Amino acid sequence: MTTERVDALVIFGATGDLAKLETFPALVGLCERGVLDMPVIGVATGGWDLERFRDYARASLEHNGIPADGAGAEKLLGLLRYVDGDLTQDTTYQALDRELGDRGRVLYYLEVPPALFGRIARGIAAVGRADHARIMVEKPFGTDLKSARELNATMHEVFPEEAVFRVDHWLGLEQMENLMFARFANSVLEPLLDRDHVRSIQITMAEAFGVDDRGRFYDRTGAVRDVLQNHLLELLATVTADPPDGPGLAEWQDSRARVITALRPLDPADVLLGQYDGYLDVPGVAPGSRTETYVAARFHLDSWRWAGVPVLIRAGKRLPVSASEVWVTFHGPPRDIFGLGSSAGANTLRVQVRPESVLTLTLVGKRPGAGWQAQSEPLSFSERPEHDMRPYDRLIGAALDGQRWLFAPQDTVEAAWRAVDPALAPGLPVHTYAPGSWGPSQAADFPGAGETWHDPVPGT
Ligand SMILES: NC(=O)C1=CN([C@@H]2O[C@H](COP(=O)(O)OP(=O)(O)OC[C@H]3O[C@@H](n4cnc5c(N)ncnc54)[C@H](OP(=O)(O)O)[C@@H]3O)[C@@H](O)[C@H]2O)C=CC1
Ligand SMILES: O=C1O[C@H](COP(=O)(O)O)[C@@H](O)[C@H](O)[C@H]1O
Repeated sequence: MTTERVDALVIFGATGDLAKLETFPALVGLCERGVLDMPVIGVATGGWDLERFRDYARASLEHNGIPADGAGAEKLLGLLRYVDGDLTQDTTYQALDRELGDRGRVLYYLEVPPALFGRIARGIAAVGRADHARIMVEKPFGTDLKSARELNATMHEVFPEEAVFRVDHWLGLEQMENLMFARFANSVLEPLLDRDHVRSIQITMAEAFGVDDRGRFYDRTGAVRDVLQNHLLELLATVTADPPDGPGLAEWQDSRARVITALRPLDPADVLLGQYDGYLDVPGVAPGSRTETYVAARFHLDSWRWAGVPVLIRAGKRLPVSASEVWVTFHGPPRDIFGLGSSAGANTLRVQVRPESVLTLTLVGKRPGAGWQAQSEPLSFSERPEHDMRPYDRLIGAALDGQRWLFAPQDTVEAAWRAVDPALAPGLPVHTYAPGSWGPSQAADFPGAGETWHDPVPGT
């Protein structure tokens, strides 16, 4: 697969929720930066024509606070094309083939229910439009290890691995780039990130909102599949992966894959599941559903660099705040020569990735005056982006250019499922928790001896 630019972008499911919330605004960003200058063909089944599709795109931009008469928006609206048809029917691919005309290097973006992925791949191949193409696939990629392997096999019947771009939009976040950048642009952080210096790693993804209008989707998904298997393991990889070898970032995808492959499959005893009180009343949720809206898990990394370092990850809806962060706690000094005991406080590295991009290293100094008393002070780098790029702007732009390092390869996706599959075992208890709390009461003891949860505070 070359990094040659494509000459058409086809969006399957272009009239859906993801297109409205994320795709059209991202495409405007790409137009404004002069990256998008090829036809953008939407495909859906609603009986629409091009004008109705343009109106939908216009409404999406306005919904996202982007004026539809700006230069980027006008350019995008001019590039739009539309093919109406059911993706289970051959005639839809024939109509797409006609619309593509002599354009031969296509990026296909699948924003449709995953059950359609295989049918779409075969439909594209049947009209001879798979060669020299790339295909972007939305998460969730499979629902467990077995289904992910089957899906990979289906995709590979038509597209080679290097043509498949599996999306995890957190990999497109400015905050994730900042974290990777800070690790490798400073010389003082990287040597500290290993088992000799780090006592434990915690990751918290807290969301104050609930499942709201996504009940049908979420009830079949749950927190493990929705965010633990993808966003949170990629965040863990961004903190723990070895620096990329070779020039540039091409090897960064492989570095992340190695660390995710090193994750030991979860022991069900190291998993705590919860469901917020009131979840069962959300429209679309099955009566008596046991789907988890909270998960806490203790991972172990079987790698030389990280052997023996406990990794705690938790995620939940209807928690007290919306904030996500990594908390790295370092070992104390080998000798307590000032007699500080536990009052010294540990050195920590805290990386907030939601809502702000903040890195904070905590140092311990001496409290002024007689005797030896410790005082902890934060050293912070807080990124306040003036020209923040939307994650999908970054991701679609990378796929248009054939840059793969922002995407998840097959081995990473399968390794992530292998690690979390035991948390999906039927019969694990699901404990109720009060909305606005930090999860089920059992969560307090979950970290184990000498460890407590570090609750994120948004924007600090
Ligand atoms: N919504 C979000 O924020 C996120 C979504 N995703 C993933 O993106 C994908 C799409 O999600 P979302 O946009 O929410 O889903 P929606 O249900 O809102 O949209 C689905 C789209 O697929 C089209 N479609 C469905 N079946 C067919 C068919 N047989 N033939 C032609 N078109 C069809 C629909 O067209 P029509 O309406 O005309 O039938 C619609 O455009 C899913 O895999 C989801 O998991 C991932 C991250 C976030
Ligand atoms: O993919 C998803 O991610 C969001 C969190 O992403 P963010 O960019 O809003 O931080 C999560 O709320 C959602 O449940 C999940 O499907």
